[in-house]
Amino acid sequence: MKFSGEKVVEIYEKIQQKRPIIHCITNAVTVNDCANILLAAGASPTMAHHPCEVEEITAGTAALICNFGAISDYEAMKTAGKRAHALGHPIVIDPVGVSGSSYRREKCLELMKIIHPTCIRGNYSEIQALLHNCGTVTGVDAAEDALAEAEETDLPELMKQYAKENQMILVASGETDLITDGSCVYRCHNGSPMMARITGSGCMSTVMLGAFLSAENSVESVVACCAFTGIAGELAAKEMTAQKRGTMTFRNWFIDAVSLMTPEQLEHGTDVDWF
Ligand SMILES: Nc1ncnc2c1ncn2[C@@H]1O[C@H](COP(=O)(O)OP(=O)(O)O)[C@@H](O)[C@H]1O
Ligand SMILES: Cc1ncsc1CCOP(=O)(O)O
Ligand SMILES: [Mg+2]
Repeated sequence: MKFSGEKVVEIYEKIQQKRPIIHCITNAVTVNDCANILLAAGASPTMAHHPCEVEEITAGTAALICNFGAISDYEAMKTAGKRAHALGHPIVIDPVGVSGSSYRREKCLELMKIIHPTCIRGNYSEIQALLHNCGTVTGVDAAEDALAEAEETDLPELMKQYAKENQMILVASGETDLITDGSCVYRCHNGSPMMARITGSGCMSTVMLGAFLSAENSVESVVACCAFTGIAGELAAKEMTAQKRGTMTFRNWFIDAVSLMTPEQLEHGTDVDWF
């Protein structure tokens, strides 16, 4: 069955009205892009990570992001996460690099139990590493054969069970994003291979999940965010090809596409089905 682009527009418009502040405890590599993409989408970023202030800061925001590329800020994630959970704020974890570091994986699994995230979004390799509690690649990018491995192990079904058991929404991103809350599995076909050629497209999609979930806390909102991010990637890639430009231009045009997004582009561009 198809997922309607009108739902993407509806939630996007709620973000424009609410202008939610999103608290991001995130990594130094992509922090600036994460702040800019939130502004482009109509939200407001705050990137505080000192353990002595995160509790107060998170209390004044609409959602919390914990990105494991910032593993040195683990204590801050725990403190902020406990407060955000107590206040009922949406919490999103990005398990950056858990497929390459058993320490990071252990900490991520521990944090999940303590702060009860609303959603976890990682690439195929990171999500599989969490599901099986074992590493597959050493870097932060998905393995080349992650898709084939996902098909072999019936990743959608495994994700569905895991999401149900842990009462959370799971997203495995890649050529096709898989999204589940344990009842059904959505497949988002939006996006461009160019997105995997820059660092930060995953981190940026994670902070956008904070904005979407603060506008509406539902699995449909997560699906809408994946479609939105993918459509921005498609628009930027089209422009890049037409003008024969490189990956850094793509990064800028991706953020531009978010800031210039129209309801028509969302309605016509959304390409999601579910089963
Ligand atoms: N080959 C691809 N085709 C289309 N979209 C892609 C592709 N690879 C990644 N994306 C998109 O890029 C974003 C980041 O995904 P991914 O690269 O898997 O995460 P990460 O950057 O965390 O490794 C997601 O929106 C995803 O849909
Ligand atoms: C390269 C790198 N190393 C630690 S965090 C990080 C950024 C990862 O960003 P993304 O997962 O969005 O590509
Ligand atoms: Mg990532």
